Amino acid sequence: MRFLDQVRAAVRKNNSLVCVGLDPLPEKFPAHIQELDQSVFEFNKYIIDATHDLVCAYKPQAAHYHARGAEDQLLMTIEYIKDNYPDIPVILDSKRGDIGSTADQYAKEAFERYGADAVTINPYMGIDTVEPFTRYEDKGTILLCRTSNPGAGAIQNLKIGDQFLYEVIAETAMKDWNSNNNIMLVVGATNPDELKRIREITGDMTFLVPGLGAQGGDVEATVKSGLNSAGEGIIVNSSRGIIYAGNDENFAEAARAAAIELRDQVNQYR
Ligand SMILES: O=c1ccn([C@@H]2O[C@H](COP(=O)(O)O)[C@@H](O)[C@H]2O)c(=O)[nH]1
Repeated sequence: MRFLDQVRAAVRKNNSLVCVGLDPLPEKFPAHIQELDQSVFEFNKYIIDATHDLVCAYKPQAAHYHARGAEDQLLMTIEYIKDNYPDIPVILDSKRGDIGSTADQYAKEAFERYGADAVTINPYMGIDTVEPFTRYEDKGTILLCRTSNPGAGAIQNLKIGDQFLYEVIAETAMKDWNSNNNIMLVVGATNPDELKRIREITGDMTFLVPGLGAQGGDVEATVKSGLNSAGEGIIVNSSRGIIYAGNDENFAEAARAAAIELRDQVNQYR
């Protein structure tokens, strides 16, 4: 099934636009998990088991695995989701971007080595660096457009003629690069005005929207600015706000409660 169809099916099955980010920081794990051999995978397993019926996607962030040599546990995590909850797509957040021959390898890494359903990439180097990803027609390619971090505006809101850079990216992605209809955009929840503008530019395109929870984005403004004409079109990510909602032996229940709260807040404004 194509990534966008997977997302749509999961949104409808679980009545949820929430994506749980799997950003493991072992020092934040409860003590009894820290002691385990494969603590990253074990932690993720608890979080996934506790939230699988509340989400439309999972998003492991690659640096959190690479930084501690835990690539094997990233793979185990993705395989665990696929084996146990095959209806829930996995977005590998690795923000890759390089010349075509290297991008070929990054695409192979994301889609063939890890078996991700979608990957985040940096569009800064142009179409020849994006095509190695979009060539995988059933997979999703999610381009950074207007990111959630405080410094983003200094670059992404630069004027190019009469447009902002993020508007150029959104328009180019939609009009010129999306011939396989598998491109999506990352648009931060911390900037609802830009989110609204990007929605105007791109019609019903799907966005990955990080920035709620730990980064303080406003749920109401995000949902009202981001929804498409079907009342969908946003994959709302929260990582730390959900997976570190508790830090004792009840951490998985705390994550579940946080995911329910976010799902319900989002649905309130749909
Ligand atoms: O613009 C962006 C793009 C990606 N991210 C990633 O999303 C999560 C957010 O984590 P929280 O704990 O919910 O803040 C993290 O993996 C980022 O690398 C982003 O925040 N903003």
